[in-house]
Formats: sequence, C-alpha cells, structure tokens
Amino acid sequence: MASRKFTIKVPATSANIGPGFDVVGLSLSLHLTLTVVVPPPSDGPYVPPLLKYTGEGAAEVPLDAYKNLTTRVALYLLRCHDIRSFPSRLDIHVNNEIPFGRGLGSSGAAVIAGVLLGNELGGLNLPRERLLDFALMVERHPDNVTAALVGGFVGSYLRELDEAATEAASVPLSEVLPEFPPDAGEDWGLNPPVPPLGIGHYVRFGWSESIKAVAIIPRFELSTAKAREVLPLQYSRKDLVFNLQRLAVLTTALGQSPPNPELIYEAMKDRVHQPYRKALIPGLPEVTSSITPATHPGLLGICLSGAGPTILALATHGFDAIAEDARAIFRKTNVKIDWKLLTVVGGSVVVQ
Ligand SMILES: Nc1ncnc2c1ncn2[C@@H]1O[C@H](COP(=O)(O)OP(=O)(O)O)[C@@H](O)[C@H]1O
Ligand SMILES: N[C@@H](CCOP(=O)(O)O)C(=O)O
Repeated sequence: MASRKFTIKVPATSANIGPGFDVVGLSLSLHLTLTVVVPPPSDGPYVPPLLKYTGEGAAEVPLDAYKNLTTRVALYLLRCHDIRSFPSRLDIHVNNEIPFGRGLGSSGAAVIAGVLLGNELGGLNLPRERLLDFALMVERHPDNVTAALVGGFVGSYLRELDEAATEAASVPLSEVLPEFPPDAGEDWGLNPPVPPLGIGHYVRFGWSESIKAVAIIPRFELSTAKAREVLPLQYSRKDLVFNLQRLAVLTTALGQSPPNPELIYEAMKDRVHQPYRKALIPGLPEVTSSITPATHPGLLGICLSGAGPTILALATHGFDAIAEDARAIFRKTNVKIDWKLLTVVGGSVVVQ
C-alpha cells in the first residue's frame, strides 16, 4: 500500500475592514500551505508526527505536534470523533507566508489548516459548516476563520445558543486543545467538548475585481489578545450607529464597479476598535487620516487590518505612493514597515 499525500492551502485574512469589528473578513493572497504524507499502516512501534516548518514564524513555532496550534486543532477534531492519535510516521511540511501577530489572520489560518488536517486524516468528510463550528471553538471571533475557510469578502455572525450549548461553546481553550499524546498517562484532553451545531453563519458579499489591497506591515508584533484587552465593554449609541451606518454601505460599495472612493473612504471609518488601539500602534491615526482619495489618487479607503499593527489600504492604483507615504509617517515614530500588494483570493483548498 502506497503513502497518501495531500496539500492544504489556507489564505491570510484581514478582519474588520474599518467598521465591521468581529463581523467581516477578506481573504488575501498570502498562504499557509501544509504538505502532508501519511505512510501506509505498519506493525512497527508508534512514531509521532514529524513536523517541518519554513517561512514566516519558522524560528518560533513549536515543532512538537502536541504544542503546535495547527496539529493541536487537528487532534481536537480527531478526538471529538474517537480517534485518539495521529497516524504513525505522519510527515507534515508547513510553509507559511503569513507574518505572525500582524493582523493578517495567521492564527485563524493555522486553526483552519488544523480543522482541514483533522478532517482529512480522520476521513471525516465533515461539511464546511461543521468545520467552521470546530474552528469557532478555538478562535472565537468568526471574521478571520470564516474568510479563511470560504474565501472572498465575507460577513458572519455567531448564532445565539441555548444555555447548554452556550456553556459547551465557552469552555476554556485549554479544555478544547489537546496538549499530550494519548500515552502520557493523562486522560485529560481525550474527550474534549464537542462543538454545538451551527455556531457560525456567513454570507459572501460582492467584490469589485479592480480593488487591490496594500498591506502596510510594521516590523513589530502585536498579539490579538493584547489588542482586544484595550477595548471597552460598552459603547455609546452614537458610536454604534456610526459603525452600523458605514458597514451597511461598505458591504455593497466594495462590490460596485467602478468603486466610488468618496463613499468607500468614509464607509471604512470606525469608532469601535481603532480609536482604542491607536496607543498600541504609533502612527495609526496619522496614516489613516492623512492618506485620502484626495491626496492619493486610486485610494478607496484605509483601516487597521484585524487587530493590527498592519494597515490595509484598498485601492485601484497608486499603490507605491500610498505605501511609501505610509512608510514615511511610520518612520517619524521609529517604526519600520514592509509592504505587499495583495489580491482577494478564494478560500481554503485541499488537493489530493
Ligand atoms: N502557522 C502557524 N502555526 C502555529 N502557530 C501559529 C501559526 N500561525 C500563527 N500561530 C500562532 O498564533 C500567534 C499569532 O496570533 P495572533 O496574535 O492572533 O495574531 P494574528 O492572527 O493577527 O497573526 C503566533 O504567535 C503563534 O503562536
Ligand atoms: N476582529 C478581531 C480580528 C483579529 O484579527 P487578527 O488578524 O489580528 O488576529 C479583532 O479586531 O480583534
């Protein structure tokens, strides 16, 4: 019997796009790719997975399958289906183009890669909606994981669950993700909480082909957890209405051809997360307020990408001027940047 080989490819994502905090996401042309070889069953002793890693994060990512986010998520899926461990001598090569902790959805991509890996290894054939439930037990805001899974410009919500399901869906992450092999003398993690059915729901919006994304990526990391801690628990009606009005317009405006810069620039403004995150990202207010469609022809709108620190500028042309002027503003605060011109791509694929 021959080895089985397959590839999993998951895109980067930019969440929020201004007013859509925890609601909208956009899949972008940087990828996390797993090349997986499953050897045929043998009678020899059990050999744990061999994990190799190249690209972004290679120096810091754990290569122990019981510590690595992607493989722990895969194991979570397997154990929820009574499969206790990875196949023996599993070989996984990860190549990552998505920088860590920059607001481009690296952790969401790692989680989606994990659910797809578990689904393949276990031969589970779970539908996309069920895979999303598993991803949402790990990454609990739906914007990144939904866009990474289904691709495009996507809006999603979490269904209100009944009391029992809410409890099942809100267990600590440490109870969801296994951290030990099955022979570690621990029962812990072998019967993890199974996700309630239908946690997340989504819709894909139109996207005008002419719109590209300039990702202006500061050379420092900001963890999403830290950037969420600075957000308030309550908002004024004025600020909520400000965002709702803009989000309603934005979801259609980005699908129109030709896109309307005046409409989009205003519709990408936000009062729910960016004002609170500016202290963590020196240069953010100046970049978003001084780079406008009037000063930079081709620009449509500009916002924080996810929890930051990356800034996302949507534009049809004039990409170099936008990025280089953002670089100059960041330089004044001693922050160096890299920038990439990205396109909106399809969702995750598994190729046999
Ligand atoms: N491919 C990956 N494999 C394993 N862990 C990853 C991978 N990508 C991201 N992570 C984990 O997620 C962390 C970054 O997540 P987060 O703070 O949410 O930032 P973001 O998702 O915006 O890049 C990394 O420091 C790392 O621990
Ligand atoms: N809605 C979330 C999105 C986080 O995205 P990430 O790419 O920074 O992980 C938030 O704004 O906190």
